Order: sequence, then structure tokens, then C-alpha cells
Amino acid sequence: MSNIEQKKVLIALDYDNESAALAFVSQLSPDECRLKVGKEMFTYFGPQFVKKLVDLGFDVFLDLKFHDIPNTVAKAVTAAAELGVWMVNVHASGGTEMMSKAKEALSKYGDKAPLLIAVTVLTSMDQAQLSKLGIDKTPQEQVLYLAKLAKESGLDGVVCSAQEAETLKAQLGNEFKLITPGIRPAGSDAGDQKRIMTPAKAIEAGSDYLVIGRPITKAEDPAKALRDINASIS
Ligand SMILES: O=c1ccn([C@@H]2O[C@H](COP(=O)(O)O)[C@@H](O)[C@H]2O)c(=O)[nH]1
Repeated sequence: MSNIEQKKVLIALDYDNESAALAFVSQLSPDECRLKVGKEMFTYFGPQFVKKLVDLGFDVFLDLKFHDIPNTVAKAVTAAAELGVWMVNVHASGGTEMMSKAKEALSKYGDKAPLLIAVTVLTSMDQAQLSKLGIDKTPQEQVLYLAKLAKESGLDGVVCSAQEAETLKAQLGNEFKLITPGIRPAGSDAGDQKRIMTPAKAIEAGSDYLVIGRPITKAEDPAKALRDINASIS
């Protein structure tokens, strides 16, 4: 398996203990995965933690899902770029002006700019939860609608579930990146995830990157769990 194929897995480092997270990371190579830092670890351990991972040579996806007025989000993604992260995200429901301003703010970093992607419909949401929000569309329709706005705004891709990947690749083209959480190896616990798929099926459907947390970090042997997943998608 080439390094490029191996690096399709983005491990969600959702730990409340920095030493435990770093002990796990010390078993990994930047050649076999990328790392995702989300709201929990960022809130506990801050930008210094992100910097540590970047300095260890890992590509880091800073998953803070910014959602605010255009000026604030443009400044927030700039702060992310200053940390040297590989990817950062905003919520597509923040609108096209917000997304375009964020993308524009990153242009000064040239080819060092992090990829900018937009969250569409959280993978923990199903049809019933969308309806409760007053959205009268299927998750598939709503994801496609928001992904089109993200593409129009110049973003590099979206966060969606692998269940929407085939449609999005067909409608938005191969270059537009699909980052898919809600990945569950066969037999593993779905937890709070609703729109799920196995790693191999997700890649087959068109996912570019798989976000995987608990199936790896809560496994008896997390490093082996990653190796097994990488083998299953090679
Ligand atoms: O729609 C989304 C957007 C982000 N996430 C994040 O991905 C990981 C998934 O972790 P698992 O343990 O594999 O469920 C987690 O950090 C979420 O915040 C998502 O799940 N869905």
C-alpha cells in the first residue's frame, strides 16, 4: 500500500487527557494516518496541543466547525493557518458570504494554505432530526444542497456521510473532497452516529478521507485497529 492510500484515515483524537493522547500518537507514524483535533481536545489543551502534533510531522485537521459572522470566521481560519494545520472547517449553514470570506482570507498562504471544507449535515443526524429542525428534505438532499453552496463559495470539499458520497462525487466532481465521519468497521458500535458505513464501502462509494475516532481510540490495541482498517481499504 502506498503512503497516499494509507493516509486516507483521519484519526479523531477525542481524549480528555493529553498524556494519553500523546502516548497513543507516539505509536503512530505520519505516513500511516492524519490526525483530527476537535472541540474537546482544543478546549482542554489549546493551540499548543495542535502545534505539538504539527511539530511531530502529522497533517492535522482542526475540526472546530466555525459558524459565525464572515469577519469572525475569516479571522478564525487565519489563526488556524498560523498553526500550520492541513485542514480546517466551517459550517456550510453559515452561508456563502461567510464561506467565501474564509476562503479569501486563506489565499495569502498560497500553497501552504490549509484545505477549507464545510460541514453539511452532521453524521449523527437522521431524517427525523432534520424534520425537527424544520428542514423538509432528506439528509441526502440537504447535504447536496449545502455541498453545492460550499463548492460555489470556492471551498475544497465538505464533511458528509459516506452514504452521500456517490451522489456528491457524481454531481460535484472528483476534485471536490469528501471527508466522511460515521465510519464503523463491521460489528462495531455505532454510538451516536446515524449515517454510517464501513471503511471499505466508504472508499468504494467515493470518500476521499475517513474520519474515525472510537473504533480506533477505544480499541484494545488502537495501533492494530488502525493497521487493520488501513489493510481493509488498501
Ligand atoms: O458530521 C460530523 C462531523 C464531525 N464528526 C466528528 O468526527 C469524529 C467521529 O468520531 P467517532 O468516534 O468515529 O464517532 C468526532 O470527533 C466528531 O466530532 C462527526 O462525527 N460527524
